[in-house]
Amino acid sequence: MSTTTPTTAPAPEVPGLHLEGLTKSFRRKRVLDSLDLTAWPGRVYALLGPNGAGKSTTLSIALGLMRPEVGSVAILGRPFDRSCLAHIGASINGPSFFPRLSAHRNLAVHAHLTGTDLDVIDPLLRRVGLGDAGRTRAGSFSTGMKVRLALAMALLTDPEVLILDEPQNGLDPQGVIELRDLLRSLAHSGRTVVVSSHQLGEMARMADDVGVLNRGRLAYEGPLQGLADPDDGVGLENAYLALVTGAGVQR
Ligand SMILES: Nc1ncnc2c1ncn2[C@@H]1O[C@H](COP(=O)(O)OP(=O)(O)OP(=O)(O)O)[C@@H](O)[C@H]1O
Repeated sequence: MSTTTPTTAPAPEVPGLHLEGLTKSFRRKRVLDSLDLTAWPGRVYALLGPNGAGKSTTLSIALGLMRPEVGSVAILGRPFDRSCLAHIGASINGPSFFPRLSAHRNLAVHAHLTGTDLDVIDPLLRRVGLGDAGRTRAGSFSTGMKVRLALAMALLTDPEVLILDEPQNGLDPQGVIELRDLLRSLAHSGRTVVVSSHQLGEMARMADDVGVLNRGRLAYEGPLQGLADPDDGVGLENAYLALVTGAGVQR
């Protein structure tokens, strides 16, 4: 994965993603409880939380894949509707593609569906580190290569808002570093990048803002520095544990 030369974006006036008052239950079990979340252009937002806290549910609602009982979603200041999808790139619930088609053909199918120029595919494959594997059947890819293809799918339309559910899963250390550089570069060029993850050390390196989901709401939302010293290797770990165990954060 490679980065492009970043341009400095103007200060944002509207959030890339704004969730307000989301409530969602499954079989009478309340998963989200009046959840508010705000992610800004030009920043990487890390959505953290224990297993089953509702991170994937939150991101699915943000993408219009699931409806909340109550609450609203706005993309770049506009109430969510189909037209918002043109501005969003996403990878959620793991990589999904046609296994018999090459990586290039998979992206070409997606390009036809979204009206995207086919010329972007080869540079994009190089950008995600699949420059030499574009003509290989996606079904034969390693786990990390599938993750890279899923990322390419998410980036195909050059979206302003990027929503990725646990994108580091399956990547080797080099892949994790390249992903970090790529997402930081996208944020630096003005995109809103929202990432859910359990990898606290990596999020401490990558994120500008952090949301810690616990008991259906954000126990913390704000700049990483407001929660932990980014230079303290275990700072985010300690703060996270204090929040999700209810002990509170002492700084
Ligand atoms: N379609 C569904 N039907 C029933 N229950 C669901 C459904 N989707 C999610 N849940 C439940 O909602 C809760 C939150 O799930 P979700 O996958 O959003 O959590 P998560 O924070 O992403 O978890 P993890 O970190 O383990 O991926 C869990 O108890 C899960 O079992």
